[in-house]
Amino acid sequence: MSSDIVIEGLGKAYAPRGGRRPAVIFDGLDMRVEAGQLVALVGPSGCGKSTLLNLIAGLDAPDAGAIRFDGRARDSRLAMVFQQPRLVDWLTAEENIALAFEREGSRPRGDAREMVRALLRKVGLVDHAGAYPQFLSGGQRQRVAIARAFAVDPDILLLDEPFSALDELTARRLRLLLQSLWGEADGPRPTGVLVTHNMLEAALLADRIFVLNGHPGRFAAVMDIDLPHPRDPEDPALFAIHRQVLHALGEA
Ligand SMILES: Nc1ncnc2c1ncn2[C@@H]1O[C@H](COP(=O)(O)OP(=O)(O)OP(=O)(O)O)[C@@H](O)[C@H]1O
Repeated sequence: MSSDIVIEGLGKAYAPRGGRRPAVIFDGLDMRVEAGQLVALVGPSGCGKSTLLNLIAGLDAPDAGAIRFDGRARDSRLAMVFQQPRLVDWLTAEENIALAFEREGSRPRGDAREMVRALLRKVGLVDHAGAYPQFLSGGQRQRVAIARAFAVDPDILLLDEPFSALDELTARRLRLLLQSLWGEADGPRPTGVLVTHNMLEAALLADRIFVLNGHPGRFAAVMDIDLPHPRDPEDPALFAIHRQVLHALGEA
């Protein structure tokens, strides 16, 4: 089951550094992500996007407010993809994906080995199943990381600039891969939050774009993207959305 993400009255500040006042990142932020939607979080550098994602992931604790998944505390299956793939060097691509099942409560419903194989097929890495990360390209490593995230059949999928360390052509292919994995989900889709600097990427993938800005961070705009999926990365409508996001940030 995928879950709504509900954030209410979120407060977060970091301790002062070098005699400066505490940095107030959020002060009473509210946000709701509907179950099964993929939303993008965009905004200028330093506005708190990664902080918000880490708070949702439970990697950091809020000072005030609440983050709930479907009204529950945090018993949903959660997966995260980072800018760097964070694979285990001494395990093969296949073993890195299977590692996702090691955690209690993340056992696959069917045959684990067959499921890993199916994921390798979906991400185009069947021929590299036995390869160690050092023998994979950056794009292939990120494919493994994406497969590992989908392996646990997550309720919540958090993506922190997953394509920004890749060359443009590889990034484009992986955006399309993510789009197809989302569209092909066998069961309910995960609820996703994608942090990105790339507004065309946000327009391509997201059902809704949250534009974060200011100190403390507030949503300058929340835009529903009603274009049907799958979308074409060259669709001129995406460029219009890109412009609207810039406009919301006072940049165009
Ligand atoms: N652990 C920390 N301790 C102190 N300050 C922090 C910490 N983590 C982040 N910050 C500060 O909080 C602010 C928000 O950081 P965050 O990384 O969330 O922004 P961001 O929007 O993701 O930025 P970017 O787009 O550049 O990755 C920044 O000013 C940053 O310096």
